[in-house]
Amino acid sequence: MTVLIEAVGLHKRFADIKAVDGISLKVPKGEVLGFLGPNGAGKSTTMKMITGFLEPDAGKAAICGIDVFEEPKKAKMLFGYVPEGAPSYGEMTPRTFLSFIAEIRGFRGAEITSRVARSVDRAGLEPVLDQVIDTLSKGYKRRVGLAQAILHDPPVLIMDEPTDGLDPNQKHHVRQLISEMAADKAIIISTHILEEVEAVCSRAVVINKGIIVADGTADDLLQRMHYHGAVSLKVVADRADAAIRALSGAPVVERVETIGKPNGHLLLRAIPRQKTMTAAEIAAVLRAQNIPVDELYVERGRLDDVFRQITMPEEGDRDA
Ligand SMILES: Nc1ncnc2c1ncn2[C@@H]1O[C@H](COP(=O)(O)OP(=O)(O)OP(=O)(O)O)[C@@H](O)[C@H]1O
Repeated sequence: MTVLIEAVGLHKRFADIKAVDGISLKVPKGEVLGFLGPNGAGKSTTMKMITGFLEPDAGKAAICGIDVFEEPKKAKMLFGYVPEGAPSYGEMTPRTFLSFIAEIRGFRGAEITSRVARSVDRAGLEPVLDQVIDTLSKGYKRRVGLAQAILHDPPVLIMDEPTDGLDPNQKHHVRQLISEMAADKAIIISTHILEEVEAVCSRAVVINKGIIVADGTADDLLQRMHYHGAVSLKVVADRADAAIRALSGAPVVERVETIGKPNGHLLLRAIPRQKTMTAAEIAAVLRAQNIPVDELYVERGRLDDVFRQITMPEEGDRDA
């Protein structure tokens, strides 16, 4: 495993606010890490420290083994950073801005033209290439930020909400681009969009109040839901008591919850004693009692609920 991004014990305080309170992580080549957390959790502050744009109170960060504070110039050649919001130099056009960035990154002559052309193509910027950046839509401004980050084809990409402000087609396009680039890079994206985590991230790290509160694949996180693997079913109301009795007596079922009463029916959820309970087992229990079932499905859980459960445990139903 080649670790391309490493943060060790990052801390940052702004007056009384502990924005980041001891974050360590390693991201190997080939991984797209989704950085999640509620507003103010410390995501942007962490990313700014990993990229050397903000000095930590304690801790260090390295890109491809190069310390971002000890050797900032060398480290900056090795990553692309999409910061929050719009790019600076808003009075330039994407063409002049990207040429300028290419020059800063040390490219010359025809190399500048070809680098700019390639990143313009990948970020889908052709329609606005000669329009002043300040006058672009939010989505196109994000794309300019993305184009400058990938211009030098760095092994590491750090993107702060890269799809913020994009329409659904643009979001899809950027996610596809991230997935295409993923194999030979280490990528961190911060996002509030949980479907994005499932779509592009091989790992998700959730932070809250400056510390890491969960770290795993999207599936790992889903398994933290207390009803992950539960079986939900719909029975006619006049057989509901019989269904609840039959299910409560089944050895695979820990308990049965009533989750709704849509017209003439009862929606039940059977919570498994062990994660291995199957829909077939539940169907068999009811069939043995001749109780007809209208719908029956295994709950996977929603990442939104997991997120709330992890970051607002007092509100959710935490058991993980
Ligand atoms: N320059 C600053 N001066 C003072 N406080 C700051 C500064 N930058 C960040 N903070 C505070 O640090 C905390 C973490 O902010 P940060 O921007 O890292 O959160 P975030 O997780 O990126 O939030 P969001 O999802 O809203 O972008 C917040 O309470 C924020 O108000």
